[in-house]
Amino acid sequence: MATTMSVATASFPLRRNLPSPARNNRRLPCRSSRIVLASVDQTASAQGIKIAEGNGGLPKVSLVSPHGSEAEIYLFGACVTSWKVPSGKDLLFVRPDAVFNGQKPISGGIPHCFPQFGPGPIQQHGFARNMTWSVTDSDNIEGDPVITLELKDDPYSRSMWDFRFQALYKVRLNSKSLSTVLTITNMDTKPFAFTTALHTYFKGKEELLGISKASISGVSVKGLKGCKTLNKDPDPANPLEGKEEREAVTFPGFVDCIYLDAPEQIQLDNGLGDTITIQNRNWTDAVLWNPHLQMESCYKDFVCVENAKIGKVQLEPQQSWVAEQKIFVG
Ligand SMILES: O=P(O)(O)OC[C@H]1O[C@H](O)[C@H](O)[C@@H](O)[C@@H]1O
Repeated sequence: MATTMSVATASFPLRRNLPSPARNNRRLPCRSSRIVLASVDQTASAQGIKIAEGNGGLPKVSLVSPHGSEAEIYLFGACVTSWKVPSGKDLLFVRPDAVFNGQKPISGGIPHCFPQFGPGPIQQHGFARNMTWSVTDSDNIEGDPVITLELKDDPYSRSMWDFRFQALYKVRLNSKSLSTVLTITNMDTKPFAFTTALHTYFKGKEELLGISKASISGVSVKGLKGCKTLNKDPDPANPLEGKEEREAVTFPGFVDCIYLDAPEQIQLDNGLGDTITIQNRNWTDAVLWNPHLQMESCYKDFVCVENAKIGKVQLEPQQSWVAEQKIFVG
């Protein structure tokens, strides 16, 4: 069993002594976010796409498909915080302790882990979830709103990982699915290596008229049987090797496990009557995480099913790595 850690103590290095949009947001929340909004408004002018101030005054992109599905993405961390299917049900989960202050990663939705899936030499899960991305393009393809966000190195990232890179994150909302394409390009003159993940938090409980339905006890993940596993419990830095023997993985206690060479499609039964298919191309690995009593106030309400790249990706100068994820119901 893993050791107990309170939610509030999970910490991330602040951006001390370094100029950054997030630090500016903290000083001048309203003015700073208005400047960002004005500069991104034109880029995000495609049908079904809006930029507005979200929680904490942070800029947020809203995608609305003509068939009634909706998604929200914060530029801070390029974090998708909401994905509502046409019935209005949000299938993602944002933790109650999540903060929107541009200082700490948003705990919930789909945070990025880049250039490290932790633990490792730099901050846990890397800095991409802790920086403000910009909008580079917006489009409408067959009625689907599509937005592309970009992250480049800056003095903050280079203080931890001294490489020039570009990350492009394309998010497309369809009536039935949410698709993302992540492209990492080496913009440096020397090779670099990274690990990465999309740390997706799926809701495992629904509040309806103040009444909670189901919980983590009804959640299961299928499709991982036969995979080689690296169990991060009890020591994330020294995972234990094993093999998954179960058809359906459930969450009766603490779970923190890597699945190597996972299939391109796995299914999550969220215990609320939805089967969510999680498809990927080139992510290769998967991670399941539920903190159990480490997060006593909310562990029953979510599970993380993550597409990941655990073995290091090596990129020569100008080379790119591309991985796609598509999540859909049914
Ligand atoms: O608290 P965070 O830094 O967001 O990480 C939360 C969790 O992410 C992943 O699922 C890892 O496998 C876990 O070891 C880690 O505890």
